[in-house]
Amino acid sequence: MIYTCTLNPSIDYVMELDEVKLGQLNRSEKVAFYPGGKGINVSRVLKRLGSESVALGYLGGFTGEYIRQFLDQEGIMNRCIELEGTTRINIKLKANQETEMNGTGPQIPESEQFKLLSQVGELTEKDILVLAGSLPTSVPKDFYSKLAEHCLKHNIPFVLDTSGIALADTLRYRPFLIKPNQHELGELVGVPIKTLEDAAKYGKEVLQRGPEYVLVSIGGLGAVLVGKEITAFASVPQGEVINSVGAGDSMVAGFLSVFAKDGNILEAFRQGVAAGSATAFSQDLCTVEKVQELLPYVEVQVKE
Ligand SMILES: Nc1ncnc2c1ncn2[C@@H]1O[C@H](COP(=O)(O)OP(=O)(O)O)[C@@H](O)[C@H]1O
Ligand SMILES: O=P(O)(O)OC[C@H]1O[C@](O)(COP(=O)(O)O)[C@@H](O)[C@@H]1O
Repeated sequence: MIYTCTLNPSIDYVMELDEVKLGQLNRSEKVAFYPGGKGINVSRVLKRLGSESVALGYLGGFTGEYIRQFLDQEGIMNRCIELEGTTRINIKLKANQETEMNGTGPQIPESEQFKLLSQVGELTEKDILVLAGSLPTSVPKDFYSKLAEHCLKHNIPFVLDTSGIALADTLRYRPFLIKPNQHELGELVGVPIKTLEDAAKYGKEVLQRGPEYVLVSIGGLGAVLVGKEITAFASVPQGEVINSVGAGDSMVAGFLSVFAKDGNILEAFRQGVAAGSATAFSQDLCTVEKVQELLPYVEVQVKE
């Protein structure tokens, strides 16, 4: 079974405006809200692509209840732990460019941290764990490392999709896959990543720090997958970007849904890119139809 873990889920409140004027009243005539948070998005896209998963993490308050109901409606298994605090609402402003404002999230008491550690303690090597998103400020900085250490000890493959110190410090527990975007990879290696070639070069460097595969996305420029014995480049389909929030998460889900079925890394890469673009070209997350429509437009080239 695939387990996704979102320590800090959100409701994503998307507002469209012609222009954002700071310090003034702005009115939007087009708003929408969706459940969000990286692991939650991965679970939602997996379901759409025909793969089951269990959502782990924390939910609380009226926003948490909304996400619970949404997951139930979509038939996604949910073992998220109930918190007293209120799950955050992240603001996504869509004007001439996309601006995101992500909140810090509710307090997670130590007792609830232990509960999650014990849930992960039940996983076996037949499972896959996806650790995705930022660490809430109330959990120790090595929280992902603790979960990852358990995975390494028990041969549980895990995917890590986070940034900053949480990413850098957890690499040594050998995640099966990490999916930095160009900025996250740049921060990790201390060099700005501008091209696919940069991504391949520095992605290879990061392999020395522990992960088995590094999947780097560079928005509309393309994506790169590197492993010990593979370097592959993918083109992305052309289209109108409607809402790129969740594109990276959809990429992880697209990748995993193929990999978990037959272990084909290159096909997983191709579907990951198609799913990312399908979400970027949609209002909410991608549908399976949209992913299938885009698959033929993703060209994967393996570099010897
Ligand atoms: N402008 C775009 N055109 C086509 N596909 C895109 C575009 N922006 C994002 N995507 C798709 O979404 C994936 C992830 O996007 P990216 O913005 O790099 O990641 P993140 O959402 O993690 O920041 C890309 O690899 C691509 O498949
Ligand atoms: O945990 P973080 O880093 O604050 O990110 C949470 C945000 O990222 C998202 O999961 C989207 O992530 P991507 O655009 O990278 O796929 C949103 O749903 C959510 O608001």
